[in-house]
Amino acid sequence: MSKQSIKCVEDSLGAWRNFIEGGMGDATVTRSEILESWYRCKKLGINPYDGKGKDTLDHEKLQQLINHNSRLVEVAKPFMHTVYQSVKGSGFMVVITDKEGRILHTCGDSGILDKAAGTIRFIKGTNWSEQAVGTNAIGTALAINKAIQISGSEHFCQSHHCWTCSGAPIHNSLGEIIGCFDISGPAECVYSHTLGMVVAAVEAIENQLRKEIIQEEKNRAYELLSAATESVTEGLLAVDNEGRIIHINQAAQKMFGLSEKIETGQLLKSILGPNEKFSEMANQLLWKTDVEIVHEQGRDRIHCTCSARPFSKKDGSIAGVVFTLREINKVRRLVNRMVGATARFYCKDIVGESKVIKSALKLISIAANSRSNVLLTGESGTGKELFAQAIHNHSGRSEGPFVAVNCAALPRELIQSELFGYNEGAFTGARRGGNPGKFELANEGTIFLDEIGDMPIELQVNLLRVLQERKVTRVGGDKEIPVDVRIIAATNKNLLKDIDEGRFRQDLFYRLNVFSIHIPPLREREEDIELLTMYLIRVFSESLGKQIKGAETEFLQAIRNYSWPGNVRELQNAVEFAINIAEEDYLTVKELPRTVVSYPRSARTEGDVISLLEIERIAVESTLNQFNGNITQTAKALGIGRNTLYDKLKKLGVRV
Ligand SMILES: Nc1ncnc2c1ncn2[C@@H]1O[C@H](COP(=O)(O)OP(=O)(O)OP(=O)(O)O)[C@@H](O)[C@H]1O
Repeated sequence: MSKQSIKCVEDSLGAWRNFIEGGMGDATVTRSEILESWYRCKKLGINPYDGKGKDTLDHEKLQQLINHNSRLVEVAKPFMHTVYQSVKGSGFMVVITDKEGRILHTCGDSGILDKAAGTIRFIKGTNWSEQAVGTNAIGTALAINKAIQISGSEHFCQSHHCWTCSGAPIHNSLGEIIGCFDISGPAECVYSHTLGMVVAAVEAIENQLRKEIIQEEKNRAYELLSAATESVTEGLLAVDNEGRIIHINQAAQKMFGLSEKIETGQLLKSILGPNEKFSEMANQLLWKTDVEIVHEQGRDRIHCTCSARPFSKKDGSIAGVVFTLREINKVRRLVNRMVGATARFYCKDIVGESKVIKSALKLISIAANSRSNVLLTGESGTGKELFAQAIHNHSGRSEGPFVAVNCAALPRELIQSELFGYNEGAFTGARRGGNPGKFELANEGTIFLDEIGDMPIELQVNLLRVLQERKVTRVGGDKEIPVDVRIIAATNKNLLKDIDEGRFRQDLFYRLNVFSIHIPPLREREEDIELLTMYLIRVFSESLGKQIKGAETEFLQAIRNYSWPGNVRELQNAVEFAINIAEEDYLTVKELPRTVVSYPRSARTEGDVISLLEIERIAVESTLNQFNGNITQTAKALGIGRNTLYDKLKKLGVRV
């Protein structure tokens, strides 16, 4: 130590002594921060001859305090160790405290740690505030909210005079004190750069804390954003100015038929395809409101309105665009559903791997894209309405209504007014204000005329006129109302024969038969039977709240062997029946309706002894017996309508 340094130490000690013994501070020798602190200590009644830490927490309380300050401790620890590495071996120790000055963590050479513990109880859990132990770098830095170095006799308590310490308060992002960082060592090793190290370490800790908080805020904001974007039914999609996805909610994913989770950063066009209109729009980065877009996704077609709102960077340049997508189909479907005019089936709902079904499916797509009338032919229950719905849903009219009319079910005298509507006063009982007919209701959509072969011949001419002129005149009215309707008709009859026999107009037939699709009966596509059965087991098991996993071999064998006069509807009813009464996980032959098991196809084919008509008679009779003559239940079990059943009873000569 130089002579000058020794002189300073002596002066400083003299000043301390004068203050402690005489109560007078000397501002020419003692720094103002120190003097002010001494005055505070005196006022607090601190004993200058003590200085031993007395207020120490027990292990449990200390642990609680560390937990409470865990973020500070975890962030500070690596910095404490880095600082310690540069003072290692020189008798220094590094300490952090909480905002009150209570020591949370220490690191240092074991010799100095022991000395600190043994002489003044400078250990974890001890309170090192000014109030507890007088002027010191920790307590005073916290008291004046400023970094400070305190050496030798600047300490208020004599037992600290052999120490030099440098402390700086640590702040949170709001500027509030949350702790103190301190380096303490022997009094003879006073270096001004030690305080510099402390200040740098505190700055690094504060930066790290800020970063963590910013990251947490970002995470929280992202979670909030996700929750908000997932809580809306609209599709939301944000892309950056390179067309890369920043965010996409589930509704948008669903609209685009994307089943896998989309990672952010992917190029939108790599997901939707480069020629996709929507990708093009995304690249324009312009404000848009309610632009109608049509997106083709495999067999599905999404029709929606899209609004685009660009967002900017700080410098005002466009950072990206947020899109809001509303499915038009959904909105219009909702309205149509309210009036009972929706088609729920798509191509994907048509089960079947047989050649005939596959080629019928191809025809559906062609028919969907054409404006021509369609005639669907096939036995009852083969799926004509299902096909009609799929054609509608895959056509450009999918957002419009799908109105189904069963011509066989309408009373003859009402057909005219049901189809074409009526004006007020058209007949007794006519509604005030009149009523639109099915053609008007199907405007901009599709009308499905089921069982067209049952349309009375005298009314066929009216229908023909509508098909030719695309206008209807309500019963009791004289105004022609234009209608834009696509017609899909269906029949299970041989219309050519009906034409020959004068029951169906030839000109109407040719108008309807522009595009004809024949749906073969189930017995002609045996490979579909098992597939349909397994599909129906899944569907009914779920809708009836059962846990049926499949069917036993014998069950499937019986199903394959039966001729299914009622086609898919009959199969559907048989499976529903079986699932209803099933008690085990797998359907057994016991659960099949009696008709299916009693009249296998072999009975029909053996030497052609039993005719199809006979089989039909047996099936009808035995089902009638099974349901005690109840027509509704029998028709349901056979998979045919009540009217068809009445026709059959008449034809087969069966009495109820
Ligand atoms: N390939 C198939 N895949 C799935 N379900 C089918 C299939 N074919 C028919 N169905 C179902 O069978 C039932 C009968 O079909 P649909 O009502 O379309 O027959 P239809 O030929 O119009 O009958 P009808 O001539 O008696 O009016 C419906 O519930 C339908 O969903």
